[in-house]
Amino acid sequence: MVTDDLASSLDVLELKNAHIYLKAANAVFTPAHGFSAVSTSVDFPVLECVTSKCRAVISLQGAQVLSFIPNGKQDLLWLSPLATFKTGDAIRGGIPQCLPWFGVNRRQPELPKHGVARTQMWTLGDVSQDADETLNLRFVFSPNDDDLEAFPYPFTAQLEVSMGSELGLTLRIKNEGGDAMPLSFAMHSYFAVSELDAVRIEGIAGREYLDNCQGLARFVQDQELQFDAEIDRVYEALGACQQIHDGSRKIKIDGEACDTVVIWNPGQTLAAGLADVGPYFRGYVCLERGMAFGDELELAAGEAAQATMRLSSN
Ligand SMILES: O=P(O)(O)OC[C@H]1O[C@H](O)[C@H](O)[C@@H](O)[C@@H]1O
Repeated sequence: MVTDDLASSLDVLELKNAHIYLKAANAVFTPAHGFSAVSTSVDFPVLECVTSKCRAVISLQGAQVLSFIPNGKQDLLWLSPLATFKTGDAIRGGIPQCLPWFGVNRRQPELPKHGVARTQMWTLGDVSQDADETLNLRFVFSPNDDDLEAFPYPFTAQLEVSMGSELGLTLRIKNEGGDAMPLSFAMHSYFAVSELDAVRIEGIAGREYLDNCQGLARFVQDQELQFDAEIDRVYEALGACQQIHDGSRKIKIDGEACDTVVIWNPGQTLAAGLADVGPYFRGYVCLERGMAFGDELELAAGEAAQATMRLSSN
């Protein structure tokens, strides 16, 4: 059904210098960037968007951007060569949308990690193009009955993906129920890097963080962050702009109303136990933007939260 909706929306598109290809469920799919030799079968539809400025791949499951390649540049995003594309399983890489809670749900730890939206189908609600040929796709999600049984707060989520020479993501979550709703979320970007050992993150120096490898104990980032073991750090109320320096390449992460920054790489030992990462952990750094931990929100009945994140590279 999602495929039918999508196909009918795509029929009426009048795009200038842009194409959206729909790869139907079960089609063979070749992820972008360095792993072009890996082709894999996907259980759900995937969109490939080719514009005058970029190429992007987006999965309908999770509204997950899997690849974003601005013209003349490398893919900003990492997608694991061991990723699986099975209905209901998290896809390792790209930008998972973690909501309506991030990480372990602190009130009900037995609930699925990172919320219910990253492993379910979203619907393509709208397609538009700006005068400068930036392509905008809007995806929508609402929880099913099982989700509402576990988390009894009706809500809707919308994600607008703007593809120009930079990638913009605007996430809007609205409390559709009558009770106040607890909300935490993150846009969980996996960035492709070439030399993990030499990666430097600009924009966190001197800031406090919670170390998720040490029971969320609080420390100050007084030294350069080294990716020489598992790193899992939460910087609350940081906001602003971060830059990932990977050799001469700089990836810039900017945003509004997504003030929590989480930096994660599993390191060799943890990665060895992650079936969809294994030896490839050196290929990425996660720098996630959202509202979580001390930045968690409470939405009043009918209230919405909106956050924007922009990604670009030199
Ligand atoms: O393996 P996943 O459920 O996708 O989670 C991957 C990672 O996400 C975030 O970065 C968390 O801070 C980490 O603690 C977690 O390991």
